[in-house]
Amino acid sequence: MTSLAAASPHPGAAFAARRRHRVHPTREAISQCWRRERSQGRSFRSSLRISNLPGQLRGDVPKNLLTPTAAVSVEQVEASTYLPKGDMWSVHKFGGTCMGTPQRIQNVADIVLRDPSERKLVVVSAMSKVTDMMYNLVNKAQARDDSYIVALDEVFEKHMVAAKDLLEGEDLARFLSQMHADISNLKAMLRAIYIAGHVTESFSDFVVGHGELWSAQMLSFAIKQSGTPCSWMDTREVLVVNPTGSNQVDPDYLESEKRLDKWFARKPAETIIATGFIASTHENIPTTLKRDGSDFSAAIIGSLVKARQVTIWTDVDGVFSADPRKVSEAVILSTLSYQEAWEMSYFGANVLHPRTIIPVMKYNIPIVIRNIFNISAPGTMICQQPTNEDGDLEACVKAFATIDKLALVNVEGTGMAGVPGTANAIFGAVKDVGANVIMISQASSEHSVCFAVPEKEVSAVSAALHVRFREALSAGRLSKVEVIHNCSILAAVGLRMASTPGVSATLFDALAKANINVRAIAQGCSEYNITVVLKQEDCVRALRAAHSRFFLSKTTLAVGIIGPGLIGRTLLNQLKDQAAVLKENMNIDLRVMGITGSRTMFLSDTGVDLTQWKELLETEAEPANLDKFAYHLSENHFFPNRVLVDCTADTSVASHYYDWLKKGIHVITPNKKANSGPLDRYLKLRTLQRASYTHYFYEATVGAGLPIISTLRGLLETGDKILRIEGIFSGTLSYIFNNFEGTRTFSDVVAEAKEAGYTEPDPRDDLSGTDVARKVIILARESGLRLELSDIPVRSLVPEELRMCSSGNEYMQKLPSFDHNWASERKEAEVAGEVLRYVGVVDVANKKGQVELRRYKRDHPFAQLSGSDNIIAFTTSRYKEQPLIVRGPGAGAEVTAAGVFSDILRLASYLGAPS
Ligand SMILES: NC(=O)C1=CN([C@@H]2O[C@H](COP(=O)(O)OP(=O)(O)OC[C@H]3O[C@@H](n4cnc5c(N)ncnc54)[C@H](O)[C@@H]3O)[C@@H](O)[C@H]2O)C=CC1
Ligand SMILES: N[C@@H](CC=O)C(=O)O
Ligand code: NA
Repeated sequence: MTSLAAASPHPGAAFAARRRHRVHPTREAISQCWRRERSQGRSFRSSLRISNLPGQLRGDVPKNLLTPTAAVSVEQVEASTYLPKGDMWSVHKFGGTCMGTPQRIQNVADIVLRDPSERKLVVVSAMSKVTDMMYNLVNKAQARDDSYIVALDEVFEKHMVAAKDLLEGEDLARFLSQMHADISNLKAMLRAIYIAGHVTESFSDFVVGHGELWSAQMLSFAIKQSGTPCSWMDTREVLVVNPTGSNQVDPDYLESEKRLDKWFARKPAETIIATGFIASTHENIPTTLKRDGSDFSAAIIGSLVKARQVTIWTDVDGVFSADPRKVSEAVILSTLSYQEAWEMSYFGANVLHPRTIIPVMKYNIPIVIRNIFNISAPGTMICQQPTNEDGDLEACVKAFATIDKLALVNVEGTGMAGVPGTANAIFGAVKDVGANVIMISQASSEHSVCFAVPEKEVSAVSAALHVRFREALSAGRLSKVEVIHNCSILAAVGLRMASTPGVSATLFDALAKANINVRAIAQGCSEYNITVVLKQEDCVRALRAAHSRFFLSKTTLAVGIIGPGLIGRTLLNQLKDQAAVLKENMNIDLRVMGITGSRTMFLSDTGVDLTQWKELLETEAEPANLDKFAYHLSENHFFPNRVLVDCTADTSVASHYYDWLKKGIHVITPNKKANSGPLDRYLKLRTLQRASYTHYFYEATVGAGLPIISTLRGLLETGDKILRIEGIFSGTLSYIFNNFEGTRTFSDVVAEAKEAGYTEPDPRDDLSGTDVARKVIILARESGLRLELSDIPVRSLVPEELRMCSSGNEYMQKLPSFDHNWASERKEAEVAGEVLRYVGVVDVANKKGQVELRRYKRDHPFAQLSGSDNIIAFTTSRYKEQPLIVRGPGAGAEVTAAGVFSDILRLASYLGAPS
């Protein structure tokens, strides 16, 4: 953690800068509030009095404010005669961590001193851990454990050491003497508790509240030591609350305002240090504001003085768009509306307690959450939302929150529809067991009601429902009371989700694409939040998918690369070179989480360092295991979207696609085996993929990086009718026949094609025509034909004698002995003014395909190619006279890897990255 001093040597400058940024909206918000107050005839008058003070009196000593000004009649002054109010007040609250050590208390003093506001009211918690120490004293005394005496000494010691470090001279002496007096009172009280073996709430509150009394005094003395007048306020004299049941109190604002006014009459001050957490009842019995009490104190006091701002100092930079432990890309929100803040806090985000927001919200007083350890961070301002005209979805959803350890209860049956009182009976039973209903959903058919309760309460709820509905269940009017365990809630929060179409569609789309099943949904008419219930194990992934989808963070895609051969390694290098650009310009974060070859694999939890993937695969690899590889990718909850990229030519790898897609893992490949394999398997794969939100892209299987599959899809999807697809589909064979012109032998040219990376791992796949036949099959099936590879007649260019070679290398070695055959076939064509070209045809009209070596006249487009060019002509209903032609290099490492890469980016774009 950065210390305050290290974070900013000039906190005052940061403050001034902050003021410059904030002063306009803040004042504007307050004057808006005043206008509204005036129009509603509410307690505007006292504020008016202050705001109308002559300029020279503003910032003057408080006694100038103590007499009602001539401009205001006595009736107008109401109760608030002495209490100065309005936007000269800046309220700060410093929690226990901020007050943890003498150095930190000094930092707090410095921050207060540098706040240029005319009046400052600072609410402090006890020094960190002191509240727990105080409760411990009470518990020990009540348990008749006399070690409370030693524990009380420790409390004294802690404060004494801090005070000695922080204060000196008269101030130190006064503080210690007050503490001595307090400690002897506490001793007496704890002794009484010890004897009684019992403690009342007010006794306990009295004891515990001393932590705040001491921290407030210490800070007050520390500020005074710097020469600035400062008073401290025991808020038990001022804040009056009514207990309203277990662990809840309601402030009595009118009474508190009167008491505050009296306090000011006695102690006018410009800088006041007030105790957080503690208050009194009407009968002046000490009490506390319960959980998050100091924040509440600051909010109540802020509303009493109509502060221009309440700043809550803590140890985080502000409110995050999602729990940063689950979404590392979560961002600090610069603003939140009051409603958004309380929605977030309800859903367990580390924001203010909703009751803290209510007092300040009434007067449109902004609350700013800031980090005392990073004062250069502007923090999060919670205020009435400034209207934003952009209308973008991103701004509609401000943040996401989750609640775990829930169970869903589903009450179902035909006897519920149209029967008044069913909901009452269900929730009456839930109330009877004291369970907390977190969310409710009922379809309008009324056949089922489902609701979420904490997992630990569900068995009682289920039992109570079975008892309550025993009769209805046995008569069949209710079919079941079902409990679904291990659920979580994901909530999207944002004020402007209201009336913005597309928000829920985008949310559900993001969840669907991450293969996450939604069990129940709720959205109130306020539309401040959309709540979905899902399996707890999916929750982090869902959160991350939704978060990135609303552009709150990057679209993160976990990538697994199978087969780091020629294409695989070229792709890895392209990914390495382009990763930063994609992150920066396109908001896409591609993480290679693993690389597997046929023997070894390397797995990473955060992403492989692509500058050294080869070394890692050699030195830190483990034995290859494809199931483990896929599991590694899918079990990483930090990456909602995952894709396996198959860069092998292996049939067995291709046979896994179905399972992977089923698990929600997207698949991208240049491997032709799945799409040209057995028809029934292919159809099963495509059916599954079409029915799911999981993508399967394979552009590079035909024409490498050329847009062949996408062109065909475009024609089909726009309603064109494919008649015939004809072309040169093999980069290898194109290269061979483009270059076999009598100057080199046939086997030399084949070796060149292999060397250039155009051939399949075994070049016989190309020379046999099988590779072209596979491409013909892929396009034929894409066009709707149900053909098997064996349905395609193929003219093989592999001599009979070489078909049985045990390897591609052996074939290459023996090939030269057949060169003479090729020389004569080429010569024959040349004499006729023709060239040899190896072509594939998809004859859609006649439902067949064909692969053959043909002769073309020298002026035919197929004769004009060079290098590894493919040329593919689509003859369709719309492109009948002149076919649509795609031409260009159709093989080679760079273009093929780029084709695969662009499929990955297409996937990212489908998943929500900007296109
Ligand atoms: N070379 C080209 O121009 C084009 C190639 N393709 C296709 O790209 C794919 C890859 O081709 P190349 O990189 O040239 O082949 P390659 O032989 O250089 O690389 C394949 C890699 O996959 C690995 N491998 C094989 N079986 C495996 C398994 N079961 N598990 C894990 N790894 C395994 C091999 O060890 C090798 O590292 C092939 O399907 C090919 O048809 C597609 C279009 C163009
Ligand atoms: N070996 C193939 C590579 C592309 O699929 C070819 O030569 O076309
Ligand atoms: Na292609």
